[in-house]
Amino acid sequence: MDNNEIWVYVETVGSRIEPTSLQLITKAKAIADGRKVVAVLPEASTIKAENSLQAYGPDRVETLVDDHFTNATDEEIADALFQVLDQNRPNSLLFPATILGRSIAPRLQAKLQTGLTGDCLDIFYENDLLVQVKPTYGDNVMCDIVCPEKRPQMVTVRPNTFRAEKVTDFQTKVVKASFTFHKEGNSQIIATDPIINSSSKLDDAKVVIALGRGAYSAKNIQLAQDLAAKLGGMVGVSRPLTDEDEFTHDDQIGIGGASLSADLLINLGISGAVQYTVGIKNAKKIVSVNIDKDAPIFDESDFAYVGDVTDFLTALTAQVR
Ligand SMILES: Cc1cc2nc3c(=O)[nH]c(=O)nc-3n(C[C@H](O)[C@H](O)[C@H](O)COP(=O)(O)OP(=O)(O)OC[C@H]3O[C@@H](n4cnc5c(N)ncnc54)[C@H](O)[C@@H]3O)c2cc1C
Repeated sequence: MDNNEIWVYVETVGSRIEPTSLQLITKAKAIADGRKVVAVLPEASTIKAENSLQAYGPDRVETLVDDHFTNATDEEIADALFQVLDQNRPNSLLFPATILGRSIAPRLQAKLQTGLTGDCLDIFYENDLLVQVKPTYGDNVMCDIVCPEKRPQMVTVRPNTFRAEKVTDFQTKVVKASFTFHKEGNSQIIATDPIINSSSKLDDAKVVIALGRGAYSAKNIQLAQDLAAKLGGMVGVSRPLTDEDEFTHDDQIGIGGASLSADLLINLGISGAVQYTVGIKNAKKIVSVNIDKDAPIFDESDFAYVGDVTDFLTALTAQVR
């Protein structure tokens, strides 16, 4: 059976819903144009994540309930999803491009014999086709990919590409999907150890002070760290600064680094190359400082200061207690 629904895979970590899944539900609703949005949720019987999911307004939640999901392998989750997806064959299926999403999506794609575009930065519909937008040619151009013949049209989408929004008038139906959990023989989960690295913290930081090539000096780094500490935020950098001793790839913002969701972002000495700005489009208030009044970063900013980074940082740090 083919249907016209948009399904979103919901990833959970214990009882917490991985935020990208919620962002994808909001995006799916925004592009749905009459299609139903369905959240598909494998979970152990004690979790009940469907209760928190409803606030984001999917039309339906399909729960796959089995206590094996507490320690299920990626293969086992893909197998369970395949049973449900193969019965329904929705128009589209969206996955978060998390470590788990990137592992399950291609396994499921192979079982469903359809197409999959990984790491999209935008999606929209042209009639029934899901246009899947992602960077290519060394990340220098964006390309549109479509999958005209097979269903579902599958994508993974990078975390924080879209913003999750709760709705007030939801009427979500919760149904239990029918499937059988199959143990897969090749691998077994012995323990889980959450990965903690600074780039995922940068993704979620409420305040980010971002340094670019025009701000690179020991004095500016110190001032930025002081300001970040006062504001309860973090320091991030554009790509060129990851070549310097003080920073690593974990500190990078942009297409190859963090996608920010900060309430406040201050860009210091950053020109505004597209590979950088794709990582900041979900920041809520953007202040940028550049000596060049025509710097492209100002097109992405709510507030502009045309002048020197050190002068700006010194003055602002003195004002913030
Ligand atoms: C495949 C690929 C992937 C990439 N991925 C990323 C990525 O993930 N993230 C990323 O950031 N880049 C990425 N890049 C690099 C990107 O194209 C830009 O080169 C980079 O973002 C530029 O960094 P910048 O703005 O710090 O430096 P510049 O472009 O050199 O800009 C420096 C700015 O500082 C200003 N300035 C100079 N002195 C001062 C001063 N005293 N006070 C105020 N302003 C001053 C200048 O006017 C200028 O606008 C990628 C490139 C490629 C090809």
